[in-house]
Amino acid sequence: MPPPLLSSQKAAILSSLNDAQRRAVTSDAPTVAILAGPGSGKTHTLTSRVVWLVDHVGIRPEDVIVATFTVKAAREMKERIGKALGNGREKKIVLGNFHSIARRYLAAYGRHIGLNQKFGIADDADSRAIIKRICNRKPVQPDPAAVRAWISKKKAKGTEVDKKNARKDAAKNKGLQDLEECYQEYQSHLEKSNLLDFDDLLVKCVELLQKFPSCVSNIQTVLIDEYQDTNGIQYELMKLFAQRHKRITIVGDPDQSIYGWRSAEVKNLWRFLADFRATAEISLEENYRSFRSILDLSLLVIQQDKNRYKKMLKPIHNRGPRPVLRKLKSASAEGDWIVSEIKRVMMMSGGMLTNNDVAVLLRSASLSRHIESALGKAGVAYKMIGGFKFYDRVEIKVIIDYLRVIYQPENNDALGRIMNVPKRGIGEGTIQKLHEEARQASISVWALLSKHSRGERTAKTRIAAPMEQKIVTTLLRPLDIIRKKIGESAGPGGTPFGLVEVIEQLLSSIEFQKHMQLTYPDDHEQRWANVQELVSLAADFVRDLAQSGEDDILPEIEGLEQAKETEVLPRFLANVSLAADAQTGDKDEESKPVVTISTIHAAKGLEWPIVFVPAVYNGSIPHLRAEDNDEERRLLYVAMTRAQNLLYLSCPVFCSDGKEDGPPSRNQLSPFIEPINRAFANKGPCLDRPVMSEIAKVLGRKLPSEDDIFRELPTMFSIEDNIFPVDPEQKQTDSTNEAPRAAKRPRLSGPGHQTNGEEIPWKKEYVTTMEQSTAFTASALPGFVSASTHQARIAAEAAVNEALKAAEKAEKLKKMTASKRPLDQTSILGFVKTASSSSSSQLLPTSNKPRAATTKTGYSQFSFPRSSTSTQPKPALEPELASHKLPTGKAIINRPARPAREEEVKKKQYPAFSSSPQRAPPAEEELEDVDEEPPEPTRAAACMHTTTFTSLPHTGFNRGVKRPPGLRREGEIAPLDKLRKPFRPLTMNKGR
Ligand SMILES: Nc1ncnc2c1ncn2[C@@H]1O[C@H](COP(=O)(O)OP(=O)(O)OP(=O)(O)O)[C@@H](O)[C@H]1O
Repeated sequence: MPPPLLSSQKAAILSSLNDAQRRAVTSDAPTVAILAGPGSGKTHTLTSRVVWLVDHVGIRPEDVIVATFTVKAAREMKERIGKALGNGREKKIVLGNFHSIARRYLAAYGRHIGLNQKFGIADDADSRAIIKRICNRKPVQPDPAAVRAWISKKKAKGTEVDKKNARKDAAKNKGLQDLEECYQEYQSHLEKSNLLDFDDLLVKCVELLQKFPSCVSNIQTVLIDEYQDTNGIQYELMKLFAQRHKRITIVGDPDQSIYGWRSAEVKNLWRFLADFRATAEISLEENYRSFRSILDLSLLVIQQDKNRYKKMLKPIHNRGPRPVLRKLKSASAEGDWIVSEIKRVMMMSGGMLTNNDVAVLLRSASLSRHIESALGKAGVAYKMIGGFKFYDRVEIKVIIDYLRVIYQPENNDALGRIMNVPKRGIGEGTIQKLHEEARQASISVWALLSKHSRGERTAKTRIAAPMEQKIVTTLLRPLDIIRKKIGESAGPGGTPFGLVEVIEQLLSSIEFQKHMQLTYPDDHEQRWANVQELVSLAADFVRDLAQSGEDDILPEIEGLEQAKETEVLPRFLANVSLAADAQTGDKDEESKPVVTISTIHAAKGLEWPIVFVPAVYNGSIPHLRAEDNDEERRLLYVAMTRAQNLLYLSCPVFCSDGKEDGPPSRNQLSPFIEPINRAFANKGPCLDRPVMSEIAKVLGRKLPSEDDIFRELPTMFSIEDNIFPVDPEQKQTDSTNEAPRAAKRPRLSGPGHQTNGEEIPWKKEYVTTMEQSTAFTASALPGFVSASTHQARIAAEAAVNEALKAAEKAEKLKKMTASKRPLDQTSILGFVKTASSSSSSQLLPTSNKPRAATTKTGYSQFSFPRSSTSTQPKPALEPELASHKLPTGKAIINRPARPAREEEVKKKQYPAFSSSPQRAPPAEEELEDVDEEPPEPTRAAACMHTTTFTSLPHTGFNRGVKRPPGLRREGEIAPLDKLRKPFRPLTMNKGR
């Protein structure tokens, strides 16, 4: 038992926690369930509990198991715990995802259940290939993907369920028997090749711990992160890990259960509460991550699921800008809009936000094409998570396969894949024949080839001798040499031949660089750089292993012999297989800010200040082939709740569906968004000072001064999200019976947009350099003008600004007293929309009109696009007009509440222009915000004025303003708060 913690140490652990978190961290209960919504600090609490248990309760780090869902999460947690514990003690904790923990136990004790200690891991590609071959041999060939899913599901369910279902299954139809046969063949193939697939790691570990409980007799406590995504077998494993002392802490959020396809079971939650009746349930209710408006809308999405486990979620931050639902004409326009919005946010933050703060979260990786293309064109650096990973790159996979064969020559699949890489003139047919012959002889392909090379060919031999000879000389021999060297180096007095040497010798003996040059003439350099990266990763791995020394080894259990993993190569290979879900490779990643593109699945547990969720249409989310719509909804919820400050959803109105001719088909808005679509803003928020200051506050960053920000803004920079029409179908509307609208502003580039009123075919791709140039020249900026026009404009603006300064003061005073400002007046954009006439000239402000957009510093960029002194043919104004949407009469006529609201607005303008605190909007107002989209802002009186309180009640601007305490009446619950109130707090819906 370590000495009791000093009160200062104790305080250090607890200081960053709120009351509920503190209760969870310090709970004495043997089983603790921390169930809470996103951003409530579940992971933070779990990490702190580990530190508490080690430092305060006195549990040895090596007696603690912490299981996470992904390798990435495990790494992050280890780092966090390491910082808090110090002295490298975190290394002794058995911490990892379920698969890696299981592998450690199997490597140490697997031989007790008859496992060959040299087992390898069959990754997804391996198991797919094996199952495909098995299916191909069947007279009626089943779908390999379906067979694989069935096998995986069967294993994931766990042994208890398996036994229960055995009888039921046996009675089922012939189809099931076929599946069962495939399963048996698959398992026997894995056994012969001494491979375990990912599911087997868990299944075998369960078997081990059931038969030899003493393996985990030292374990005092088990902690599980992202519990909602555990499946049946993981649940069993968790119980087996903790079988001695039955001390378990789980943290999770049923609303974030998104791995149903991996057999994750939300049911596991009530199973846990039923199995451990004395569990202390602790809910964390404060959300530390997101602005209130983001949470409100996310809750409106998840609350559509009536069967969910209801929890309270209270935002601690202010409202912030309203999340955006942006409609674009096509997927490529969507990509371009995302880029333009990223640039706008970066510029308006004056460098406070960087590309690192942005994530684009996709329902499926295949949606990334247009986003990547738009980012690429604009020169915006990005990285992919959950898409194409380092270890999935062709050149890396080949090398890994070679290493697998070096370690385990009996790995037929890996051998099959490398047989003709580099090209050796060996076709698929030859490889198939070798596999078949080896299968019939019940030996591995390697053994078969070795036998033949010794001249032991038989009548059954199907491959021509010269062909075999070629395989032996170009493949088997070089690999044998390497194997021999590894063996010798392990013996006494052997020459050291480490992992890096193995890879280097391999690369030279198969002339891999030459192969790259011949096979990939266009990008062989990049591919070779990847190979070099693998070499340095291997070097890092060896170094880390040397540093961690004995830390990685499980503690000795008396009476139970443990195998020591001395070989580096198998550990490296296991690491590669298990790291499949962690992005590796980009060394630049940390130094250069990059936008993250990720699947929603891979974004779990992460957060970003700015989040884009494109393609929110039916068929994308919920996905066309999704079986469980509730899970799809949860996915959207997970995506939305990753956002801290700015959340953008977008939807291309038309989809390409690969058709060359004919009209494009229409996308329907996601059914999860459709009922609440009016609660979103229809374009990006005004990023004025109050909004940016609020973001700075939440992120704990320093916002540059206005002077600094505006100094960096390019001339003619558009401070509004107005490059793309808010209604992408305006063209069609125009052609019916409405008055003609002004031509739209030339867009950045790309298809799907209009230039001078003429529509570019929306499917057109970026083919010419000229078209592409718009993405990297100044003309890419909205409202681009020539240098001479620009100079003239600056001079005119300077003169005007001087006059304005005086007029502005008087105007402000007038506005404050007269309250004549039209409804919804907030943004600079609205300024040009004040007039409701269809005449464009009326919509242009005259130069002597006072403009609040002119800052006290006199920067006039804001007014450039609409300056009447411009000789430019209305460059920046047209899109405004095109997207102009006046508050309709309908809203006023149909809603008697409107006039009242007008009154209210008038009243509320007051505090906005005074130094007194802003009044809290009444509860009804909040509900209206959600029910109905507020009309477009009509005038930009205040948003850029530094001395003006710019928040108005029913627009995006007041989101950043904290409600002064005490303004809401005692006990009054705003409608949205009512929605947040749990229906049955901490009561499981066990009927699911
Ligand atoms: N008591 C606290 N005080 C201040 N910030 C906190 C507190 N607890 C957590 N946070 C912060 O809140 C954010 C979210 O925390 P964390 O990632 O632990 O939440 P989570 O519940 O695991 O989220 P999710 O389920 O969405 O992954 C982090 O930035 C974290 O630092």
